[in-house]
Amino acid sequence: MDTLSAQIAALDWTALGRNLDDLGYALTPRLLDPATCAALAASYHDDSRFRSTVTMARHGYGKGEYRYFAYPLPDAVQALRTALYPPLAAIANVWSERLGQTDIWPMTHDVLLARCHAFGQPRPTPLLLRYRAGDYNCLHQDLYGPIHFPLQAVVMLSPDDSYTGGALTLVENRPRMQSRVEVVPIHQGQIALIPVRDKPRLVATGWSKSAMRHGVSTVLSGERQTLGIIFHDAG
Ligand SMILES: O=C(O)CCC(=O)C(=O)O
Ligand SMILES: [Fe+2]
Repeated sequence: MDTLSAQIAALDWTALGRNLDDLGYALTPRLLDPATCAALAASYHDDSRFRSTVTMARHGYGKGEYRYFAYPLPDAVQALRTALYPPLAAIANVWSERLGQTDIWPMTHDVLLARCHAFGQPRPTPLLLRYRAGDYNCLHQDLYGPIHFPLQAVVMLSPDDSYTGGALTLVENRPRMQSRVEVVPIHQGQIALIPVRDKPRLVATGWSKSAMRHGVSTVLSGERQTLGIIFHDAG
């Protein structure tokens, strides 16, 4: 896991931040090898790893299933959450300033978690999602409580040839303008970095606030599995 953390620290975070600004998302190179992806995907069946399972249709969230990990998180998930956080916190603090928000995000993830846990958000939010033919995930925001760190990560676990359809899609609701859509061309082992709710957008008069939502279009064939990493915990 040390190499994964080192690889994350060594990414071109200036370029990733620029992609987040311009496109609303950023995509890393393939950081997880196929064996690591397959092991994470297979852990879906290990009940002892999870605190709860959500059948999306039951809540009107879409169709398909996801499972929230219990603490302690699997090593790879813990390593990703810890290593991705500091560079994302630097971007989040720039976003806070642009949006005139008072949040100052701590530079390490353990401090953010301590803050969540002290304010009634103790439950782990990283999750595994599984979609089969016909499944989809409606546009949503992963807030989980008053403390919501503004960026999150989605890791593609499935090989490209294991499913069709199932595009990770972002919609940006621009104030007094038409909404913009982006489809994230994510492949196995890549990490998509996406906004949780608010994204600053530069307009003629300065920074304005767009509301972002993400979802997944219908999987047409095969099986698609992702790992979602949300940095705040849940109430
Ligand atoms: O499966 C995906 O690509 C998106 C999953 C998702 O909504 C999330 O990780 O928050
Ligand atoms: Fe989500």
